[in-house]
Amino acid sequence: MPNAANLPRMSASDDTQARVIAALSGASVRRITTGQVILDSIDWSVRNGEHWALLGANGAGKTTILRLVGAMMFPTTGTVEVLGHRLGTVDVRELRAAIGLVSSAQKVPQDLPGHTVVLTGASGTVQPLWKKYDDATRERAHALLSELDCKELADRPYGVCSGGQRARLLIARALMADPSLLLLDEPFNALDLPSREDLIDTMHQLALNRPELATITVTHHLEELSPAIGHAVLLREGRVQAKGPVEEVLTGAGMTACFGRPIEVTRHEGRWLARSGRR
Ligand SMILES: Nc1ncnc2c1ncn2[C@@H]1O[C@H](COP(=O)(O)OP(=O)(O)OP(=O)(O)O)[C@@H](O)[C@H]1O
Repeated sequence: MPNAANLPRMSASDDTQARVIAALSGASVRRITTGQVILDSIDWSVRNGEHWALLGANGAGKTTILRLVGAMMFPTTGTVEVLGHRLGTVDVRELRAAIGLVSSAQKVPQDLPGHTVVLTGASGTVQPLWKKYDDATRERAHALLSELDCKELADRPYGVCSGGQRARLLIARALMADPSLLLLDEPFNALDLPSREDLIDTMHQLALNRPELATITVTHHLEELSPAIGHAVLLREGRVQAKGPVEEVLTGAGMTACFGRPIEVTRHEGRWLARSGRR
């Protein structure tokens, strides 16, 4: 199974540093051809056990940040460190294998049964590599299907699974590598209300069961944040507008400044509601 411990570590000389899972320092991304600034000098760090929401208007740069943290691209300037390794000094394929990624853009063969989809997380491949999966690995995939509350999907082809079921399979798949960091790009996209609520409950439970796991969730809707989300980043036009504990960041004033129109924010029993008036 892939393991970030196989990679040479560049830092983590004391306990404080060791708790940093991802750190961006002055990280900018520019398009070489047009010079368009996609991300502008981002400073941000994520520690173990923290659950972050990444919010901002369409095109603000959320997915690009996730791609940097997921070691899928490099910053044009500045630095990105993930799991103690600086991008550009390490084999990104090994690093990627130690990061859980859940995105609807992932390619998954439609005919693969749920259990096999989860197994492919152990090899980090699109197609199953059967020789790589021993009995313990197969059993682990079953255990993750149970943890994600979708045991009944073990034999169901991915192509016939609903959006909510696919999200659960992709999260279970991402957890096969036992990552310290789980990245979720709009995991609630296109889910109906009951499926969304059930998945929010599952994410909350996951956070409780795995106190060391750090997560970053890209979303458009405050209503999708589980009570486990304790931190948020607001992005606007490639810049960090605000970041920190949700109580400080997810305010009406903060959201209004981020989205450029009046937004009221309320919170009830750990869940959020945002309402926007006219400009
Ligand atoms: N490969 C690329 N080539 C050209 N432009 C890109 C590329 N990737 C991102 N961009 C541009 O960078 C900006 C940020 O894109 P990104 O996908 O990170 O935003 P986002 O906040 O995730 O948006 P959305 O909410 O619509 O998914 C956009 O203007 C986008 O068009």
